[in-house]
Amino acid sequence: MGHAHIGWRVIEIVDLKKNYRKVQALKGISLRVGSGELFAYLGPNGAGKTTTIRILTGLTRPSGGQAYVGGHDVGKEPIKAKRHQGLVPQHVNLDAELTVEENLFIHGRLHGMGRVDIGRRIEELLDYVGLKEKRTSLVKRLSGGMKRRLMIARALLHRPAVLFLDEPTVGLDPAIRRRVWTLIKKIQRDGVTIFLTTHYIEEAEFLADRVAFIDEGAIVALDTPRHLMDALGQWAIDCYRGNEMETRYFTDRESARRYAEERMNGYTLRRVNLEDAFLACTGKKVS
Ligand SMILES: Nc1ncnc2c1ncn2[C@@H]1O[C@H](COP(=O)(O)OP(=O)(O)OP(=O)(O)O)[C@@H](O)[C@H]1O
Repeated sequence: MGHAHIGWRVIEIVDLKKNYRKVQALKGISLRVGSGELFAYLGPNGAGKTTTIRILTGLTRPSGGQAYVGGHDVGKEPIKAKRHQGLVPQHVNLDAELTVEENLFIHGRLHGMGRVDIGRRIEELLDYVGLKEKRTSLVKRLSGGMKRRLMIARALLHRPAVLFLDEPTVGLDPAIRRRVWTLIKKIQRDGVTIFLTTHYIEEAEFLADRVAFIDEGAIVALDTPRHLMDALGQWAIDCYRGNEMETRYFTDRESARRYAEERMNGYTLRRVNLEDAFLACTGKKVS
């Protein structure tokens, strides 16, 4: 699809802080995202995910630290930083009374694109996100999944190198969610760097090259999903000790089974997942 190349550190955050009166929403966050990477920011409600995206996309100012997108300081060079980015916000903010193509057209004009270029791009993107037949439908007539896909198409219209997705599948049912995941993977394969927030474990596990666990405004772990899970083991046994559920981790299935069989109560043998890793880091579940 032809995207601007902007080097290795597509996103860089250094000691980023944000206070809302007495609430410390971000307590000094640092991270880097490389070109072409799909980076997930996983944490419970109120962890500071949206605040981070709002700073990176120029919607709010940090109280301290720096944030760069495409090598541009988002506070000092907001226009240059924004040129290379697309945003899909958490809540639907399409024009409900306008058609699918009108929504896209307006976005293109706001980004200074020419009419012919916008027309070509709308054609390309409606095909890309599977909304070709809905071109002239009013947005208010679309399903939740279609609105999500339209918001993604809109965010890609001006050919950004970086795409920010804030909880891209929140509220969608599981089958529709998978369809959006497939689209997100396709966008990454086409060379777009993706920064995504989620509180769905499977979403981060399935999509992310690397994931940061965020809790109470701080990053508590940052690595590939595989490494985060392998730090615990490959297999987990859940069993009850009195009324408390206890989980033990093992590197091989045989020792897990041996341990379980010595316990006479029921047990569940399963694969370690990212929820286990999050729980081990924070002492709490993501959702
Ligand atoms: N405009 C605001 N004014 C005051 N406090 C805010 C504001 N925006 C966010 N906060 C607070 O900052 C903290 C982080 O919020 P943020 O929305 O970034 O979390 P989140 O991880 O995105 O959660 P969610 O999934 O619920 O959006 C929360 O305690 C929230 O209540």
